[in-house]
Amino acid sequence: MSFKRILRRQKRIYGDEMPVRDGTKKSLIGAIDDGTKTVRFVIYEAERSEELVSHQLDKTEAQPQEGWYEQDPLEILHNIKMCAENAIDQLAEFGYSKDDIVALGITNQRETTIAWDKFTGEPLHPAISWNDIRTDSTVDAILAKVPDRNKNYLKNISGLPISPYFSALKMRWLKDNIKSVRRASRDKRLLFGTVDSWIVWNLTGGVHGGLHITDVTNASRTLLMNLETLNWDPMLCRLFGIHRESLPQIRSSAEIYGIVKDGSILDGIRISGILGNQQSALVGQNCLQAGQAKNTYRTGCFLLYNTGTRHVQSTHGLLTTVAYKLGPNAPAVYALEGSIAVAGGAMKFLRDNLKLIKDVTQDTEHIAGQVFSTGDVYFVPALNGLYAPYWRKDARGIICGLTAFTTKNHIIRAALEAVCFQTRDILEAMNKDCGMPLSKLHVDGRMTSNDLLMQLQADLTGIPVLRAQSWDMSALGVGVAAGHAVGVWAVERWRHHATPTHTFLPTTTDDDRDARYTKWKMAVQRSLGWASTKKSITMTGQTKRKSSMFQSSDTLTPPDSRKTSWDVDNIKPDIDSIKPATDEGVDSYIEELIQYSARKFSIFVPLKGPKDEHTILDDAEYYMSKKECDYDMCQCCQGKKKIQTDWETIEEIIENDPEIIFDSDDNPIVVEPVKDHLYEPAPLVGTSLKKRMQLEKLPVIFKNICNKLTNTSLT
Ligand SMILES: Nc1ncnc2c1ncn2[C@@H]1O[C@H](COP(=O)(O)OP(=O)(O)O)[C@@H](O)[C@H]1O
Ligand SMILES: O=P(O)(O)OC[C@H](O)CO
Repeated sequence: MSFKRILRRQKRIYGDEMPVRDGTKKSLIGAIDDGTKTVRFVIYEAERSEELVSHQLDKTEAQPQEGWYEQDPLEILHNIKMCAENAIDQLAEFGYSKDDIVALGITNQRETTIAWDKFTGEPLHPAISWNDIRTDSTVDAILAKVPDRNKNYLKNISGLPISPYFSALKMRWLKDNIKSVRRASRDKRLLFGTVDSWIVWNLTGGVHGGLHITDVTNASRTLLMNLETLNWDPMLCRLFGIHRESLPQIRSSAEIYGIVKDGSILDGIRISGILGNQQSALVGQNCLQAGQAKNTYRTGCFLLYNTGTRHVQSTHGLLTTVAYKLGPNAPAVYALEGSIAVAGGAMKFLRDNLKLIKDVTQDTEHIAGQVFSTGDVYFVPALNGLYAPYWRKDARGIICGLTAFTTKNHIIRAALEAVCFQTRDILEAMNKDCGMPLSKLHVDGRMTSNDLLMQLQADLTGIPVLRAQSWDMSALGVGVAAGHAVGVWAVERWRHHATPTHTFLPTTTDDDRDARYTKWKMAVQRSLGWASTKKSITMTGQTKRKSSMFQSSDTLTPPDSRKTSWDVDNIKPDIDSIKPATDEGVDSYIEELIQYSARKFSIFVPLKGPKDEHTILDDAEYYMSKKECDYDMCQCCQGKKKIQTDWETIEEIIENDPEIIFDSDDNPIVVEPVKDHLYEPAPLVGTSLKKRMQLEKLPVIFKNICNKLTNTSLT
């Protein structure tokens, strides 16, 4: 008899005073699972891999511009509370109450970045989602600072390539483009965090002493954490211009961090587990031994391979990431990760944009199953560029191989196959890095309920695919971590607990699947470089910006992803023909030019003079104040410098190419290369900077534009 039927029968007998299912009450663990598109709250009986109760809500995702994805941080908190209340209400049916929940874990979409005010608790901008590519030009600005524009230049330290995907780029973008963020930074009110930090800070009291923390797995996705020290890396913070005091403290993935104190139904429960959702699925799938791997299919798709306590550097486009650290004194365990940006997201694209399906769960498998093949159609869903192993932000989606015979059935099937081919791309890279092909693939995530997808995955990779009993291994993983920290869910025992699975075996020949894979690679080639072709403003539609979920009146015109290809010296726009700021297109063009000129020449123009010492900007402070000592960079620290690597090259680059600097009115100011200032006696303040203006270095075009805008001669 099924568990649900037993429950129904018990309910008839016992009424509201339900006994627990096997007579003895177990400790309960709550898990918050904040994904890109959904929030869930799940409650487990400790040491069981089955969920007891859960509730889920969809999230709103705004797309104010092409390539921009935003979420409302307050909605995330609201939905968590709603889900928790609903799930806790259901506990009575099982003979439990809220008081039986002994610990809470949090698993979350990674990299998504939030900036908020420490004193008011207000988010300063919508959360910038992990898959948002607005930071394209920020990436280019950073790449311009590193030798050979090598996107893998920081991999030895952080495990990650320089890509719009990671939080440091989003933080930098927020500081460069959002006045309120810059002001908060200047006034030391700014807090940055990934979604876990935002949730924990709010749950533990917010402005009344909320904890500003994150765990190693989330921190390892920022591009600011050093994989060796498991702490914020001074050089990386410096390169991206992010103050350490605005970043959360990095903690292990399983320890008692604090108690919920937000007046919600969760009040009083200990928070004792935090894991990024893909790492959490690795724990949930019980892949706790080096050599074990899992693939999670949700909005994106992420294959993680446990490499034990060694952090292995990929030479084939994979990331090195922290898999978990189950306690403050436990060793950190690392993983190689193959990240796929668009998996389930492609199904939503077919539903919402192309309107080929109405309901993802019901239609996808059914419609794709009506044809026996894709009819040689290939769909590369590079909607926001391609992640591993390509890391090409200039790739864009293509559907190719269309004939007069093609129907929507073929396209939907091709979208499913795309998920499988992308997984094969990752497996190929992983095999090359590890030298040992994976002999089976453990899978989870909501998409894995699609049997056709699972069979295609086995057929297109040639290895058995083992589906987890429950699709949400992320919530389970952090449940285990949280239970482990409070001593009710032993990881050691969990390690031997085999997760039941359904197995899909390959039915194709090697030749068959290799031929198909070759065609896929051809399709990928055709998707590359698409976004580097210049588009006109009318084509981008950026002049007519759709409203964002925040009224961000202080957002500067978004930087254009193509700007690094401009040679500003050779740009000779007809300044006189530039109309006043009523025309948004022209206005944004001027702003872009100013921003670009500023970046290229490291020279910043005071539209109004700096006011006083206090007007000095965060970035100026960052480079010139005594905080330099924290980074072993200033003269007094030179002798004691510990880091003996080729970082010196980066230091030089940074010193000669500061980020944009603004005064208190958010006007860019003029500085010489920072290198000259670094060794000046302190204090170096606005007045010194002003004296050192070298306007003759300004390109003519830049001066002309500023004259036009301010009606003030700069020379
Ligand atoms: N049966 C299915 N077949 C194909 N795709 C599915 C199916 N069910 C769900 N999906 C896709 O899987 C994704 C589910 O994501 P979800 O679990 O809500 O995770 P998250 O919010 O963390 O991204 C969605 O993008 C959806 O389009
Ligand atoms: O929303 P998901 O579940 O696809 O997860 C997003 C990832 O954590 C991004 O790195």
